[in-house]
Amino acid sequence: MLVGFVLVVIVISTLSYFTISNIVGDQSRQQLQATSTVFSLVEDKLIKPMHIAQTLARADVFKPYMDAEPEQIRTFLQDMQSRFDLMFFIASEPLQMQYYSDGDVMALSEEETPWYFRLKERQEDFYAGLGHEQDLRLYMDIIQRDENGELLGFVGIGMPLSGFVETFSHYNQKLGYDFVFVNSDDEIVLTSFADLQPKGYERTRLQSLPWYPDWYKGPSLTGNQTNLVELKDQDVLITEVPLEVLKWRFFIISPLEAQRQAMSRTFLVNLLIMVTVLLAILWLLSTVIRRIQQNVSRKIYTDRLTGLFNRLYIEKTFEQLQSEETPMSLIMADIDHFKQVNDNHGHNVGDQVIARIAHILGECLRKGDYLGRWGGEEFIILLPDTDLQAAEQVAERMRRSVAFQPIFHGDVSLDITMSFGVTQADRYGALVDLIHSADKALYQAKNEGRNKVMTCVQ
Ligand SMILES: Nc1nc2c(ncn2[C@@H]2O[C@H](COP(=O)(O)OP(=O)(O)OP(=O)(O)O)[C@@H](O)[C@H]2O)c(=O)[nH]1
Repeated sequence: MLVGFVLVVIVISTLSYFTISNIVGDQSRQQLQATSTVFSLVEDKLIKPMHIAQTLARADVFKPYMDAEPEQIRTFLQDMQSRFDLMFFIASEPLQMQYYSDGDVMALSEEETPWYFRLKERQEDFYAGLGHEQDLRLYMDIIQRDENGELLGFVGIGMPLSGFVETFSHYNQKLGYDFVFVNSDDEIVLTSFADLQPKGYERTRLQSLPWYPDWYKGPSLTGNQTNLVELKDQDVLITEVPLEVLKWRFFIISPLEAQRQAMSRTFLVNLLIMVTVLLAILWLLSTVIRRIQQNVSRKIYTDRLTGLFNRLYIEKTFEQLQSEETPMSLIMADIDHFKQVNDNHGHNVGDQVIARIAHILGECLRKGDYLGRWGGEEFIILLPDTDLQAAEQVAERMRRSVAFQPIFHGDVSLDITMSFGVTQADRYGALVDLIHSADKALYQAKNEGRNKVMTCVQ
């Protein structure tokens, strides 16, 4: 029992450990899935094009065209576009013109190209920012200078934002997450929220978002923090991830309800496994215990020589039948002149005869009768629901069976007979009294020449 208890405790502890690990693992997996999805998107759609543009610019591929003939510039840019599948541009200081690989051309002016004059004043060599067209583009601008450090203009690429919006809504449907990207000026440049999309010159600032004051808990050392806030009556977890190469940051917004549902799903699956394993263990334990009990009681209650019930079992059964108030009769049976069998053929043959008799007697009984070995060559039979007359008939049947079935020892036939004493149980009588009556009848049978059935009423 103690072993079973210890086993159940070990199983519960182990499965609880795995359940918790699974839940934590699931949560981390979801978080990682969202982050890695964003990273691969950023890598594919932003970093790769940025590296292409930077590498080309650093290799001075654009420089010969900074003050070339317009036709040459156009041909060069078209060639670049078809090679890299990106839209390139050159904004030339000497020509005061901007050329696009899709064929657009415009003069540089404070009204038409304000970004150019703004970036000229800045110190950075590289800048990633949004344009202001109807169809918004993300531009990566790389400064170009001659060998004396004089400004030649800007070159770079422009990528339409429509692709990002589609990808974001796809991820949002698939994972339930929202994304917000902000540039170094804390302006929202890319997002899955339709109402926060930048339009023309309009930009939403991170600090103006309703959740920001609750979310911001001060500067973090890693530039990476996750806090719980309420957004549109929902608890959401917002994680900030820095995007160093672009000097941007992005925020992953995950509704807690979705996570809770995922967690309860994991919990329920684990609980089901736990209950199933526990039930299996309990079933196994109870089967083992039952088998052990059966084994033990078989040993305690069985006579080894004959396989019949022993005295202990008969006593127990008698008490049980009596407590159920079942009327019954009792037969005592004894092999006649058994001493001679032993003397003439040896003790082993005597044993074989006892075993054989047990079998013959058993064949004369109903299923609900109890046949036991009382000791030596003496047998006892409890017959529930049987009156004296019927019991006498059973005894007679047994007597005949024994007398008429020869028992062989080698070629020698042993003529075995038995004497029977039959009595009927008084409802409240003790077993000793009943046996005493049966013994009296048996004694009489022996006295009257053996191989007889005698009855005795208590
Ligand atoms: N082989 C064998 N002999 C046993 C066993 N138990 C008792 N006996 C023998 O059975 C014999 C019984 O002898 P008695 O009590 O004198 O009775 P009997 O010879 O059967 O004569 P009656 O009962 O008067 O007909 C004894 O010799 C016991 O030793 C046993 O388990 N195996």
